[in-house]
Amino acid sequence: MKRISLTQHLIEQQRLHNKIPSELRLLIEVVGRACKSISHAVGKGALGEVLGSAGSENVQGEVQKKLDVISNEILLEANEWGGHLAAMASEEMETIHRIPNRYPKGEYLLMFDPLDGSSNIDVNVSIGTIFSVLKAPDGMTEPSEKDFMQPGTRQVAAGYAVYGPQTVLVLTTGDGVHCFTLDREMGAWVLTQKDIQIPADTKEFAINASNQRHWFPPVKRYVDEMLAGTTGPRGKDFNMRWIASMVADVHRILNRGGIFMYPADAREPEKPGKLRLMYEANPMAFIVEQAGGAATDGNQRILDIQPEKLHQRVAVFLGSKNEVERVTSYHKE
Ligand SMILES: O=P(O)(O)OC[C@H]1O[C@](O)(COP(=O)(O)O)[C@@H](O)[C@@H]1O
Ligand SMILES: [Mg+2]
Ligand SMILES: [Mg+2]
Repeated sequence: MKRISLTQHLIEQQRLHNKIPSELRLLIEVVGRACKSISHAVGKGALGEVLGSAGSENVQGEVQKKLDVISNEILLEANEWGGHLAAMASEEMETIHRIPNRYPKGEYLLMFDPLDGSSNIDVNVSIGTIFSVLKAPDGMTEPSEKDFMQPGTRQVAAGYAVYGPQTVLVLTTGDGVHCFTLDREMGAWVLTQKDIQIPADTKEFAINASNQRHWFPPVKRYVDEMLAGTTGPRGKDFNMRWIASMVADVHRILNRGGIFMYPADAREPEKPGKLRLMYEANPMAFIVEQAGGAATDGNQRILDIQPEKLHQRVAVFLGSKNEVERVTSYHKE
């Protein structure tokens, strides 16, 4: 098999479709390099003293793990020097990080969840990094949070890395979804899947069922119908998976279909779910739609949501198209 690297793939896309400006290509390569460094740190585990709590909290009051902080720093440092960026925003930082002395002038805004699946770090279960790229608005001088308030439809690139049995990087620039596997000996991202497509139908769902008693009626009905199996209204048996790392759950869905749900619930009705729009929902929705799937918050397409704040949370239903449409329709009844 001819080996195609991430750089070769991006140059080819640029040549064929004239879609990826070289500045965006360089930015993606820098993020890819940062993910290699994070993968390396993750792989050291206890030997690298990277496990456990950092003894601090992030802006959302969540306890930060050492790897949350390390991954954030790796991404910040790599992109300060390497990308064509004006500013970055991270799940782990209260406000945006402007690039000092931008030269050449930064044209892009980068958002990331540096380490997704934090509760799995210390137990050696797959974790990852999620990122999203927007164009800086025309005429922007000094970047501010307001410049990030663009709906997901405006993303020019999105991707995630999974640090699992293999380290993979999944990427879209709006021209399909492609997967690269890290060749650990060579330190290279090698194209291993092109144009990934999510099957429209599935018999597998992912939800944290421990929250069941708090679910709102549409989610309860949808899950109950699946649990009823062959003798219920769906007339077939469903299987359930919940890894508690969104990256790993989404990666499974890209590969064999399924629906992933993190709904809002009755505990804090004004809090729309757990996941973050800018760092988790938008990039994953872009990837899933590019792979032929769908992503909604139960009421509308995630990519159409007009963000109002950087750390905004949102309910998420994504994956196989027919299932996402079904649970969304239950919210409308
Ligand atoms: O703890 P729960 O309810 O299972 O939630 C798991 C979800 O939380 C997350 O871990 C949130 O991400 P972070 O680890 O980046 O905070 C998702 O990856 C995952 O789907
Ligand atoms: Mg996360
Ligand atoms: Mg995180």
